[in-house]
Amino acid sequence: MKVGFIGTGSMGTVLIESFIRSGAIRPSAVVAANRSHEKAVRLAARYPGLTAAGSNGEVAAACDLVFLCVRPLSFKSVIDEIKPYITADQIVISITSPVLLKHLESALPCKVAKVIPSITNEVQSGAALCIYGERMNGEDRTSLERLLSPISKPIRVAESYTRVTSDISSCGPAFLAYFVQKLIDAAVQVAGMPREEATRLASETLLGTGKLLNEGGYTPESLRQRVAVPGGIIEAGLELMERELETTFVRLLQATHAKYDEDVEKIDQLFFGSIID
Ligand SMILES: NC(=O)C1=CN([C@@H]2O[C@H](COP(=O)(O)OP(=O)(O)OC[C@H]3O[C@@H](n4cnc5c(N)ncnc54)[C@H](OP(=O)(O)O)[C@@H]3O)[C@@H](O)[C@H]2O)C=CC1
Ligand SMILES: O=C(O)[C@@H]1CCC=N1
Repeated sequence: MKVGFIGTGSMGTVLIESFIRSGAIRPSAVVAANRSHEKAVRLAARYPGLTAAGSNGEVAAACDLVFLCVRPLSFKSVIDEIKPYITADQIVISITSPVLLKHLESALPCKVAKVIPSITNEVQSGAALCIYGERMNGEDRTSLERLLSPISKPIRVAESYTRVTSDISSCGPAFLAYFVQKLIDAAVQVAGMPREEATRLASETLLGTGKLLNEGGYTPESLRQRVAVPGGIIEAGLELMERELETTFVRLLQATHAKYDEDVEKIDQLFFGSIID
């Protein structure tokens, strides 16, 4: 089986490298193209056997499975370019949320899916959100999830939950990193702690907290209750966060949903020439 990647920027590269390093795909099974060809050539130099294709059409013609790893507004032109090479039994996968199954199914004659990865897949952890078009049969779904398993936990989600699940899974690493960064900044500012030491300590804490929530049998609520004794130091901190951040996370998700709606509208116009429901 040949696996194609169109777009070898940040996320395309994470996927290719993670698949290869985990042993899920051999370099010789990978065909990749990128608008600026040098990026694909650099990958081919790093992974002997990998093919740096000269065009997107070459990827489409050569592969059973094609991951589209370009930015949302580039999808229409990439799809127009590959369509002449695509046949009914191929699988084309969008890794971005605002390109909907209806866009892909209306524009391509093949099986289509969305797989929203996460930077956490770089260390073979985190989720890969799987959203399937109707042409994907049970076997297609199972074999795609088998491919994704070495680098992620494939999780099936309904398309209507794409945004919120991507917020947690794909935007989440950036949001949590922001929180950690602010904690480190405060440690430096308030106590004069060396930044590197604070960073190492905060990273260990994040890892340990993740383990407690994943393997330690805790929920976020039970973990808080377990460590925050009434009238203690942790409780004083939590009370402040509760006051200051009460509406922050709702507004955070409202902001991502608003940007998503804007993108979907632009993509509707690109695919259908007008906005439809
Ligand atoms: N960043 C993340 O954590 C996540 C991103 N995604 C999705 O991944 C997609 C890509 O994001 P990201 O990798 O961060 O973006 P990047 O800008 O890093 O990568 C996009 C790549 O696509 C290439 N490209 C653009 N147009 C074409 C074209 N017509 N043909 C071939 N290649 C093209 C660009 O080439 P050039 O070098 O010429 O600019 C660039 O290398 C987005 O749709 C995003 O929503 C999904 C989950 C997580
Ligand atoms: O398409 C998405 O929802 C993802 C999440 C972060 C960037 N792209």
